[in-house]
Amino acid sequence: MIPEALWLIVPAAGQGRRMGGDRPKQYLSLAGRPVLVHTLERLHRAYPRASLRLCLAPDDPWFDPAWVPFERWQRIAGGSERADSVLNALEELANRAAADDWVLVHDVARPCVHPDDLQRLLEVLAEEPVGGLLAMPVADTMKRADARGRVTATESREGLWHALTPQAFRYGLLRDALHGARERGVRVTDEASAIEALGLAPRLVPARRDNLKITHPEDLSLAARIFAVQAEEGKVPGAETIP
Ligand SMILES: Nc1ccn([C@@H]2O[C@H](COP(=O)(O)OP(=O)(O)OP(=O)(O)O)[C@@H](O)[C@H]2O)c(=O)n1
Ligand SMILES: C[C@](O)(CO)[C@H](O)COP(=O)(O)O
Repeated sequence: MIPEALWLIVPAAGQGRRMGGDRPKQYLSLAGRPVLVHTLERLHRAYPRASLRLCLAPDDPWFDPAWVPFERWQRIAGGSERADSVLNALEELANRAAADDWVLVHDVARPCVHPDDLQRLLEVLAEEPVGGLLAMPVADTMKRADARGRVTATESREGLWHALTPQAFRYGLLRDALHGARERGVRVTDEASAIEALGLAPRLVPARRDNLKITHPEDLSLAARIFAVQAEEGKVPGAETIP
């Protein structure tokens, strides 16, 4: 069930340094359209009445507002780190969101997120006071390395999960958590880490393995393959039906 008040935050103010393209990766072409367009469309299909806050670099010359399918949305100035971009969006909501409203944060760089996962995340969280995130158990042997790339240890993978997005928390809790992390100078790479720093335990919601974060050059063609497989499975429109 989709809650009445659902705020979506999409951090899209990154530079895509590891991708190394001629523009930030959210504007690179994937199956004929910018990555950002795919991501926003998947979110809109799952949560059509949500209100979107889209974090963009203040000097972003590539963005086109016509790409946003949401009726209610606002552009937010991104910050220097992902957490700063998200916190800027939370600040903008200060006089609009209630402390108990759900806020769902999803990287623009994850356009392959499946509709089933978007649905299940909210179903599971309906029973959860703290909130949680899509995640998948680590499936490989984990090595620790030194600065020269030599193995120093094999780590247990017992209980290790990959953190994905969306991550969803109540507005008041998430805002306090990210503020707290900033005040203490703690660098957090996702929302859950900030919540954990308060001594709380976010719920891990097992996700499909195809929620790739486009990060490196080869990820674009991988994402195109994932789209094709998902379209064959159904529930996701095929490239030929995309306008
Ligand atoms: N100051 C920042 C940095 C990142 N992001 C967003 O956070 C998400 C995850 O970040 P990442 O994959 O690291 O993207 P980039 O920062 O663009 O990539 P890189 O680290 O390679 O530069 C992306 O959707 C990115 O646009 C953001 O909104 N504001
Ligand atoms: C939030 C995130 O997608 C969880 O895996 C990820 O941490 C964001 O990427 P970054 O490279 O840490 O900015």
